[in-house]
Amino acid sequence: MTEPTLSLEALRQRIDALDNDILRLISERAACAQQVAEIKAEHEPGAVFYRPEREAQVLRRIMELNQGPLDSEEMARLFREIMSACLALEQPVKVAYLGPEGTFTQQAALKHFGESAISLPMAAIDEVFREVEAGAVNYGVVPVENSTEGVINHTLDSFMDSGLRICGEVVLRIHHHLLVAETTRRDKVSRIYSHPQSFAQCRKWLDAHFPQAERVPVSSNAEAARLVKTEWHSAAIAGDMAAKLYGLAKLAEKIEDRPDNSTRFLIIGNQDVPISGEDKTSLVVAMRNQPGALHGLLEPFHRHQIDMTRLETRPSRTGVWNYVFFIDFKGHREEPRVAAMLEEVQLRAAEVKVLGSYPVGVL
Ligand SMILES: C=C(O[C@@H]1C=C(C(=O)O)C=C[C@H]1O)C(=O)O
Repeated sequence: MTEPTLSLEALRQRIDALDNDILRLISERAACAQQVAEIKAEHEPGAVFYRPEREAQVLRRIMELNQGPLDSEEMARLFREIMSACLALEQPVKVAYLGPEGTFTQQAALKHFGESAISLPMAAIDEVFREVEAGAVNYGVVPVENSTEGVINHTLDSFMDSGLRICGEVVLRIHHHLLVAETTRRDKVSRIYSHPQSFAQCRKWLDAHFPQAERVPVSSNAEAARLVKTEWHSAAIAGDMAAKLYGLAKLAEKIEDRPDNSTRFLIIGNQDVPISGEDKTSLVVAMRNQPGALHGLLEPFHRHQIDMTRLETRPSRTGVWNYVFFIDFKGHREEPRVAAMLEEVQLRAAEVKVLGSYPVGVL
């Protein structure tokens, strides 16, 4: 009986000693980050302390070095928080996101910037753009596409009128839950609130399990969660953040029809992000309405062997051009092969706007 107790005691002592080391090392790291900030401030007044490409490199390196037993993503999340705290020491990053509080966009913002960032909810996507343009916040986070439901047109359209750049992307696995107030019984649920996108993502599950319940679309999942807090006959479809924020119980977990359901969010700001080593570029291209225009646009991508990851068409709202294409591809605008391709595309298009080159989402 004494043996295990002794070794348990010994292990706890070892953990305490390790914690001392971790504490010392994190403090040393934070002091280094502070010095980096001092050097930046000295060399360029008004400098941006946050460096997306450097953060991506730090996280990728940690994931490569990690040998377990924690898995690499878990380890990167811990380092994400260490970096976030180090950065906040100098200047907490202020981030506007498509609110209200408790939405997946807030979850994406905190996943990308860490919990030390200050996140501010905005009522609409164009308000997020405006807040960043006005300089009231450093960055904005907006959803751009969902793997089940497709592109979010509001976000693409906002880029057409904006001079902001894309500084990063973050992909979030979207898990929806059926949430109720603590006293609500399953057989009493006659109404379900959610955002139309979430209804669409859970349609089959709802048809199978709650065919009779009235489905009421609202402006966000978080709003749905807020409503059911006081309605004993209603349920909401929303994510973990909203469940926690409103203290709701889960009647059913992960009810999305597709297990790989995920949403991609963009980080928007005023920065041109240098090469991180694994980057993506987003463009808006306006073409004249003439035969072979689309082929002419795509051909240089093919010839320079550039991997296009997305192509969206949007109606042009200016009337001058007939098509506007949103294109994402792998590579950074400063890589010679990409620069050569862009030059050729520029010759063929009516207008090309590079929305940004940025690190491929790490977490
Ligand atoms: C320390 C720096 O500044 C910030 C803090 C970082 C960190 O804690 O590792 C990384 C990038 C920047 O967001 C830096 O540029 O190296």
